[in-house]
Amino acid sequence: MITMDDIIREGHPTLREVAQEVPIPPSAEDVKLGEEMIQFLKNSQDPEKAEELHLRGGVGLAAPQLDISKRIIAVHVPSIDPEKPEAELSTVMYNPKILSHSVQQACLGEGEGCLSVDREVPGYVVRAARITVSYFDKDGNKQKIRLKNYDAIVVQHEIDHLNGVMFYDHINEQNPLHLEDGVLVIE
Ligand SMILES: CNC(=O)c1cccc(C)c1Nc1nc(N2CCN(c3ccccc3Cl)CC2)nc(N2CSC[C@H]2C(=O)NC)n1
Ligand code: NI
Repeated sequence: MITMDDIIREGHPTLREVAQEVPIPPSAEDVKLGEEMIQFLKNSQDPEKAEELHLRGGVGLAAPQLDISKRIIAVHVPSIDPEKPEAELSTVMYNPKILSHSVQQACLGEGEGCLSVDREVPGYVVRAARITVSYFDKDGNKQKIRLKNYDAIVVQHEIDHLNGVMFYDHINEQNPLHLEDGVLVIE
């Protein structure tokens, strides 16, 4: 089971590497890893489990954060509608690729956090508001999905990890809270 002890922190070189594509269909080992990554995210969002296992809450995780330099990400975004308990977006993406993105940009109003960064880094992380992503699922089927707003932000954050990019690389150093006109702020 993945815990915070398995997550490497900023300063570890693997976080700055470009991760390798994985063979498709994913190996049994890579399928198992994906399942463990999703389970970690679910546990991190469960108050009891998170307390018991000392987990920080997350909705996304990338294999390089486990010191595994492979192009695998897991996202588990809970639905905001309590009537619909199932997750809004819950999937493991093998070799994800952003095919296209909107000109429209967006950012999280509260800034971004990262399980590999044990500090608050204030500032807006401006990303594309909508993206089209292709990836392979655990069965080796090629998927193509369109994401917007929070889901799009999370997937861009995790794909950044596959390219050695950290969220704060995007923050305007001169004025972290500067926002260009037209950037959608997601609260
Ligand atoms: C510095 N200010 C902030 O961090 C920040 C501050 C306020 C609000 C937001 C919205 C912020 N920003 C931010 N909050 C999150 N969570 C909110 C809490 N949540 C969660 C926690 C516990 C149980 C269930 C859940 Cl659902 C888990 C997810 N996640 C991300 N990111 C950036 S994209 C990848 C994603 C990620 O999973 N990071 C670990 N950013
Ligand atoms: Ni991160």
